[in-house]
Amino acid sequence: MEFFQLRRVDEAQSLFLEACPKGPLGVEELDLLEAHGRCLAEDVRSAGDLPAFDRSSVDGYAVRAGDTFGASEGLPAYLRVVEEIPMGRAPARRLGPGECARIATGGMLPDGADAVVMIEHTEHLAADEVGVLRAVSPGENVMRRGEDCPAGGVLVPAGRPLRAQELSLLAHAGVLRVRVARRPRVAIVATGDELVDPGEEPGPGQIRESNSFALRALVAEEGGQPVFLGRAPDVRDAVEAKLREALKYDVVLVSGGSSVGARDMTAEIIGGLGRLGILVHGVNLKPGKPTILAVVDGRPVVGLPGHPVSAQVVFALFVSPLLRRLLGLPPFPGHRPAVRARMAKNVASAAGRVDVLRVALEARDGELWAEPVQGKSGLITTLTRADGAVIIREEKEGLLAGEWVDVHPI
Ligand SMILES: Nc1nc2c(c(=O)[nH]1)N[C@H]1C(S)=C(S)[C@@H](COP(=O)(O)OP(=O)(O)OC[C@H]3O[C@@H](n4cnc5c(N)ncnc54)[C@H](O)[C@@H]3O)O[C@H]1N2
Ligand code: MOO
Repeated sequence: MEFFQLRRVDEAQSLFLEACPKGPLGVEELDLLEAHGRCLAEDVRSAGDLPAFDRSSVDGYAVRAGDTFGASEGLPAYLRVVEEIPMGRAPARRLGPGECARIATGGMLPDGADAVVMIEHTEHLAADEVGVLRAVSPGENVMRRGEDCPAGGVLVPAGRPLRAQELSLLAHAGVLRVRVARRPRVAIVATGDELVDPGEEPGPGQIRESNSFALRALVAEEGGQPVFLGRAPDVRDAVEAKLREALKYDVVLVSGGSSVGARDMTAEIIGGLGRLGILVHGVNLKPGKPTILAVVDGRPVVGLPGHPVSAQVVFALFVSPLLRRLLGLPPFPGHRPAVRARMAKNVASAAGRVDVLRVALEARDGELWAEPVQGKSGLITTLTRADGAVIIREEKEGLLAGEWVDVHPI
């Protein structure tokens, strides 16, 4: 007997995301280093050309490239050295025909020069004369004015997370304050009569509450701000009170009580909290079948199954895309890095259902192999022993040993 109307994973994802807020929830302005890892709320453009002047990319002689054409070891081009350009200063004069200037890496090219000959490709003849042993073409060994980014060009586009490289580019362009998407505040509630705080000694039939630890870490990894509101026993009023408090935040995650047992009242309570309510209860997914996806008065609410593995899989498939979108990122980036590996064993799966298989990676004979880590979704070591997850799509009835798969790091 089926208790839920099970939705396809992709159908559930789009039903849910369509009903959720579409973009960043607000903007804040931060100092550049505080904004590390955050997503830009708007394009940042360059006030000036970067670099602001033609710069040498080597130590050597700034030349007019045409003066070196045909130069070789046997027939050097002889040029007059008219100055040594000091670092951090402008050249004193323009280069005329047959002239060159000694220049260091990063130095400013004089007007008239369009290339630099590396010092190794010259011979010193006198204080004011050099022989060029190899021709250079126009632009060779030069970082042209505006080549990194022209004035008015986009340095970093909206929605791009600020990594080390973006921070250095923005600092280089003199941009020291940036407007970034506000981090969504994510309330986490754990339900269950059997739960005790991890610092307590569980009595018979009790277990330590641990899902809130995984969820807090996962929210933070995705750029959200986790707020744990504590545990609620399986008592209607207690769960409802916690959820009402949770609805003051941007997103609500509630773990446990999503299934069909007598005490699994989460869905009923969420359904009664406000407008729209439950969009999905039950997904054709293993683990994670009894997932609840809801929007209550504009606030996304996700009911995650209590089993730890299921909760973390449901987070990856439904909560991560939501948080990404609330930060201005694409919910399903095409380029999330996956590792290619070969299945070490056959694995069966039911057609019509998405299976998320935990795997451990092992290098063997120069190839990467994915060893399934199987076990019930209440067994947390099936996650701690795994390096990644393989998604077996609805149309597949399993994977064959030796088959190449994408392993998503976890
Ligand atoms: N008759 C059926 N029983 C179950 C079905 C079903 O379709 N028919 N689905 C199973 C599946 S699949 C899952 S997954 C679980 C989901 O259960 P709930 O979401 O209702 O969660 P609970 O019953 O509250 O807990 C399940 C399990 O997880 C432990 N748990 C709960 N919260 C935490 C926490 N914060 N930290 C650590 N562990 C937690 C809890 O003690 C239970 O062992 O239902 C199946 N049953
Ligand atoms: O769908 Mo449940 O999440 O397998 O244990």
